[in-house]
Amino acid sequence: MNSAEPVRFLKGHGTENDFVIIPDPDGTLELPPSAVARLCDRRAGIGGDGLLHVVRSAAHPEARAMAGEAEWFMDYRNADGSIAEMCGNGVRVFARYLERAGLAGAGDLAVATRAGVRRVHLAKNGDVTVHMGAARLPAGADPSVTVTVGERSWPARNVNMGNPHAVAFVDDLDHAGDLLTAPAVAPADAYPEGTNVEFVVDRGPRHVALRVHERGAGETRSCGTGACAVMVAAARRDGLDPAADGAPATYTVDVPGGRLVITERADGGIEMTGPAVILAEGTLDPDWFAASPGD
Ligand SMILES: N[C@@H](CCC[C@H](N)C(=O)O)C(=O)O
Repeated sequence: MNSAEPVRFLKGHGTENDFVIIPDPDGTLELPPSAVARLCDRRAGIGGDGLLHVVRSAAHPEARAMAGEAEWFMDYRNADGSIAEMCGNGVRVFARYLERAGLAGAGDLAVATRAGVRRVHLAKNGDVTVHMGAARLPAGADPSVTVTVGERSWPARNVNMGNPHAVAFVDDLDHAGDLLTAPAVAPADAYPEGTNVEFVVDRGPRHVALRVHERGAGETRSCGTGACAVMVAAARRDGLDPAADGAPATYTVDVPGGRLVITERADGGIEMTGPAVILAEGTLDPDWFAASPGD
């Protein structure tokens, strides 16, 4: 890591999917994977499921083309330092940070992500709604992949929310085991970049609960893109397809860290609503920050 100036950080979460936030408007910080992993380390670092690198779109090569639509780019990194295309809880927390820092007015704003520009609404009650775009079902509507944990296997649906997901409906969330290692997903070529895996049970009509194993982070207390993928998989399983039906569908998705409400609109667009909290801010010790090995 390189920095002559003290490096600021914040800590935030959305339904307990927690993030280290590093404001870097001009994109001058070097954040190699080893530095991200060190910052996200829960014992030796700040701790988080991922890192939100806050950069002006105009200052980041991956976001420059979106600068006219969205001033700020969410350069999202997983806890292991890998790059992800999108983070649904992260983008809500990112918007909360912009509002708190006075970098965006209250109400509506746009955030550039690797999956495209996402529009966000900050409500007065603390909830944040993000327009997630439409889901892609690469293999059509039928379960097309298999998820295995130990002796148990389930048919699962491949749902892409900008990032990849395998959604398996199970009888009991405990059947996912301790999730200390990634569940096996077959065929492997369904996910050339790896995948997030969601295990889902029903809680009631249009109400489900999930556990998730995140690519690059392990089991987390919530995953926003995962909850959207689950909503779409549940709707299709229930015979609902808003774009074909011409009527929206709303599901409540319980995650270990809280609750998300997700609507698939008649135009196929998905809206996710949930809390987004900033809980701390500070300055990194310059020696600690400088000592991070480069990649
Ligand atoms: N927790 C996020 C998803 C973060 C990225 C994911 N681990 C991946 O690698 O795709 C969310 O809230 O969507």
